[in-house]
Amino acid sequence: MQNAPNTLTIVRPDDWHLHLRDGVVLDSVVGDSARQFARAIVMPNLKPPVTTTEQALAYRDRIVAALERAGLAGGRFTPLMTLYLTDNTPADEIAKARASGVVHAVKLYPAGATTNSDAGVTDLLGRCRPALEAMQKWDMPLLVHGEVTDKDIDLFDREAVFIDRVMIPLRQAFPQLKVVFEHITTRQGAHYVRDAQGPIAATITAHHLLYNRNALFLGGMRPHWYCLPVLKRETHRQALVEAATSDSPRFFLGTDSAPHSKGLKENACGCAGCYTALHAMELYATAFDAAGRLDRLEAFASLNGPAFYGLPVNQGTLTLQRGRYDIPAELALGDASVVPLAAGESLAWRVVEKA
Ligand SMILES: NC(=O)N[C@@H](CC(=O)O)C(=O)O
Ligand SMILES: [Zn+2]
Ligand SMILES: [Zn+2]
Repeated sequence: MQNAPNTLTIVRPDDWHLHLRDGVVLDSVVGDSARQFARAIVMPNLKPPVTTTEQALAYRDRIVAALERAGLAGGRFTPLMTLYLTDNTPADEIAKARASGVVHAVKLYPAGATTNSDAGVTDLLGRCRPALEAMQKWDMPLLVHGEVTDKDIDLFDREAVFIDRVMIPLRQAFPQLKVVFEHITTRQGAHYVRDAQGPIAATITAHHLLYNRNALFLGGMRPHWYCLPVLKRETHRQALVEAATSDSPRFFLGTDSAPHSKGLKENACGCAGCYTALHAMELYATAFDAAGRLDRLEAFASLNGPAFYGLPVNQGTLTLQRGRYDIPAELALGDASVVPLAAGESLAWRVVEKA
């Protein structure tokens, strides 16, 4: 890494948690990720969800076709596919997924926890043992949306409670299973991942590094800052920054960029998800710079993820330059539009030569 005060060149980064959606929306968003990242773990929460290797291969073909239409073909961007775990995922589906060379992980959505999670798991250790055993055997990571769905648990406590009720028993039962605690939002999540034994890692979004829950209510309700797990208080944001910029290899970049149309966000019951693919590296660089730890961005964005997944580090580089980046007010999203996170504001860093 060359680290001059106003320029930063890092190994080309990857996004280890991304929602690309499908159809016309996929066409609108795929270029934003491909211009910065070499690879992305593509989330399977489509309608209907991607539950089989066959569906994952077909979805991958649609992503590659969309890249071609965007003039971004030629292996510049590789989608790493995932399967959506259900109560009925058979063990041989995991073997098939591993043999495909295309599916790199399986995603746990507790039923009802987040967008398109209705088909998710109702009882992980009761119903999913055969699949979990196969994942442990085939070295297939389990990616976890770590929130309990119990209506009696305060929304802001759902991640912390998940650690005790689900994460710890899961990892005791399957100590060799690779687990990624996705989009962690709390001090408890960061400290659990930092201190736990065995193969565990976590992704952290740019918005959870940059904002606390005040952003949701600044002068009124701000639906474009609403995602799940929801933004937490400042002490949690600080713990996430400390984890992301630490020398632990267990923390890496996952944008959780999750586009929803403007109309579905600015709504009496607005959807959860922030669109950050457009300006992901600008957001992360701004967060790392604010912490005085730009020197840690390359490990977080480009080295720790491949090491955990057992994949090679990318060949190319990405250069960021200090300079004002104005975030557009809105972007086309299929037949509708999407409002990117922090629309209309500006950031302190910009990516040079995205194409
Ligand atoms: N993060 C979100 O708020 N939303 C994601 C789902 C998820 O990652 O939980 C989505 O698909 O919209
Ligand atoms: Zn999630
Ligand atoms: Zn997500």
